[in-house]
Amino acid sequence: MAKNLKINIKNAQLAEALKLTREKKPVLRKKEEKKEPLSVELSPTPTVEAPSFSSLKPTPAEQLTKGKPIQQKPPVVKTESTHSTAKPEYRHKPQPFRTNFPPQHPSFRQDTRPNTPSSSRPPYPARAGYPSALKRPPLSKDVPIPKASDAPKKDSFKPTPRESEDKNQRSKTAHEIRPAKKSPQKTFDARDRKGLRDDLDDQGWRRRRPHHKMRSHKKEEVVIRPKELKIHLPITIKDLASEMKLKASQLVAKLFMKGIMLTLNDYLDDETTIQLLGHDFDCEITIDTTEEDRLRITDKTIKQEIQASQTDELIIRPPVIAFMGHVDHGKTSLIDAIRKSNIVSSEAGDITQHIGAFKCHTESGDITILDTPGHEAFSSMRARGADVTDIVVLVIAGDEGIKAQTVEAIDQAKAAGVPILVAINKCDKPNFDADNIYRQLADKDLLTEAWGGQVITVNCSAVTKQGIKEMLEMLALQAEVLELKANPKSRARGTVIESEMHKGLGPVATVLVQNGTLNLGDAIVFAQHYARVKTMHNELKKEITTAGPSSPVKITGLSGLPEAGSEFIVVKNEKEAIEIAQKRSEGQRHHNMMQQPKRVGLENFLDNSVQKKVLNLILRADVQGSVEALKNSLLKIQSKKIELNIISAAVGEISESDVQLAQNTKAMIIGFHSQVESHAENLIKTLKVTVKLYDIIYHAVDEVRALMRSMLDKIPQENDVGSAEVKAIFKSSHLGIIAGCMVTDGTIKRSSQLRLLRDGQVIWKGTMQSLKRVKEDVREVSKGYECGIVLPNNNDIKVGDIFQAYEITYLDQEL
Ligand SMILES: Nc1nc2c(ncn2[C@@H]2O[C@H](COP(=O)(O)OP(=O)(O)OP(=O)(O)O)[C@@H](O)[C@H]2O)c(=O)[nH]1
Repeated sequence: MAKNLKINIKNAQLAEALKLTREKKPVLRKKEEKKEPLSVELSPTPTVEAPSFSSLKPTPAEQLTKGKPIQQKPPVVKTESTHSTAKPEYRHKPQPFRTNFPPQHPSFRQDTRPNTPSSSRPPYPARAGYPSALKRPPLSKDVPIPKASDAPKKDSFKPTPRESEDKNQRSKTAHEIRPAKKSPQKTFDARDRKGLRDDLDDQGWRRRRPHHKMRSHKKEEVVIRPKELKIHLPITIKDLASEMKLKASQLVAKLFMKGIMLTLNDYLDDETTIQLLGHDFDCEITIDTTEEDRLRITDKTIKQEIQASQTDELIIRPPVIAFMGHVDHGKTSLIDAIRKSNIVSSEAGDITQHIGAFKCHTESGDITILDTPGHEAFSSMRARGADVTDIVVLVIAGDEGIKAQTVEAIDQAKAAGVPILVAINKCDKPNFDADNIYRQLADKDLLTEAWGGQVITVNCSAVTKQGIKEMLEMLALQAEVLELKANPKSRARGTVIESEMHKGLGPVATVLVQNGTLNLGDAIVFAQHYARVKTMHNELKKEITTAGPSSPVKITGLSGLPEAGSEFIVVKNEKEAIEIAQKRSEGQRHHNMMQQPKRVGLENFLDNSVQKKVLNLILRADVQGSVEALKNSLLKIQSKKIELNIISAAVGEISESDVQLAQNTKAMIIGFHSQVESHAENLIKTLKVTVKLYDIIYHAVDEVRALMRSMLDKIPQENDVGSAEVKAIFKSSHLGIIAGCMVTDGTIKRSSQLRLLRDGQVIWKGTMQSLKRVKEDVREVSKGYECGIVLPNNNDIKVGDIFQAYEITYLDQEL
């Protein structure tokens, strides 16, 4: 009895102690109490033990889930009898009280957060296997408060670590807790072991993540944009934006608004566009052209340079004369007659294939002659010929009159502002009619002297040499009138007439010196090539060391093949020549990149959607001008169905690498005045590459055109050959349905294609299985005869149906 009393007193003391700790709580969480005074956790009763005991009996919430009615019974605190059954319910072994629970324990930190409303938190953290404290029925007034005597025995009541922790918390205010985190007291835990702890961890707080709002407080950089700018052209949008201290996207957007669609890496080369763009962003952009000026070497034309020379330095130079006119009107023959040499016989197809330039010493004085080809394919070369010439000799065959290329030559001469002298050739011929030529010339606004105009005409014959002397005199007279002068003391300048790849010498160019004197060893800049004149030869293949104005010379020592028509100029030394040539080719590369189509527009897309066939070609010719002429002629072949793709066009013989390239690209090689290298012949046979060699340009063009046509799909055409009407239907166990027909038109052949028509509609098409006359198989049945037609797998034949026999022929498509 005394023992029981002792236990009761001890329990009462324990209950009192618990009550005391509970009583502190209202002080700690005063505000929260106001919100929810009847919160379970605020219960002053020592229901702290309830989770452990209530787990023995289902809570009302659990009853609900089990479909049982909720009994509003207070949790019955059971003692020894329930204790034994309650024990297995613990997932975690009850731990003894730990008063010095480390402050950095996660649960500690969580529960001591001052901002967390305690009313929203369960007083005991929910654990698996434990019914949540919040699920317990709210306490009501009639719920009897368990007495101290109802409390479990001391040995049966062992709070979990969480419970003891909670008690610790509740025994302190928030203010009391915080300093505890800063407590230097440390425990060694897993974070220490893994080296994850830093100073902030020691304080018990996690490092804060940088907040976006924090960033906005960052001080913005002030960008000072230039008001004036000097740039080089071309410039990419990206670079221009960086110079202007702008985002490239801003420039792209601005250009887009102007209707120019470009991307960051696209080049801008238009001065006005760039300046307008600068204006939009309040920036004055000027284009720095110093580098371009340096690369251009000089702004002056050859004529301006001559005019700028001292008068005493100038000398009279020979006129440069171009012979132009229609094919076979006798240009080469006339030139031949002048220099008394026979060029004609060595020319393939008896037409001049490429430009020739030479100096002639005549009784009337020296003249430089450009023998420009007369064929239509060389119009571009002719145009260049007209550009460098002082006088054009327009050769018209007196028996034929003005032809298409004569008109073209007139136009080019007029465009170049070059005076024309008309040589009416073939005056030895019986049907020579000079008056007809005068009339035709008058129609072209060239009024001859004979008709009271200014245009000088000479009736001549290359065969009889009649009128040649007179023609030379007239040319000398004309040159005198023109006062053709040059400064032999200045640096040499002129034009490339022709260039070719020589096997031993490498690139060779025929150049016409127009001003100054070209010396052996001079450093020259062509468009993107340079040279140090290694050798120099005149028209008689004589090696020379200097070439004065109006001298055509062949030079070697070139870095590459300059294009015919490009200008050359002598510079200080080879180093400068190399540098300028390299910079120019860089610029050209940029230019080419800019020329490339940027995007596929809708138009292009629609065009490309129709798949075109492609004929790949590799062109090789003896000289640059011929390559160009051949290329231009081929590219003139127009077709919407097939595309001509010239993979490579160069000077030289057809090499092994050309054959290899042709094989890789499925191309055909065309050689014009070119040969196949001996060791490439075997490869051609092995790789079965098609190589065609031509000496006459229009033969090459015609064959390529024919090849293009042959590549196009043939168009099938149905030609009717006969028809027959079905008069009766027979059934055969062996053949099926036999159509008994009468041939009403033409002939029905066994090999013919058939159409079966019913009421004017084609209901079947194909070849017949057999054609019979009586019981015999026959090849054909003519009009007026009866026949039997058996169709394969088609028994749908009726009396009155019509058979139409036709043959298919395949036609070439037009380009
Ligand atoms: N009867 C006669 N025949 C001439 C005369 N001049 C040229 N021929 C002939 O005309 C043909 C063409 O002469 P070319 O000198 O090759 O004519 P071309 O204008 O140079 O021709 P291309 O080189 O193709 O432009 C040749 O057969 C010449 O013999 C002439 O004055 N009288």
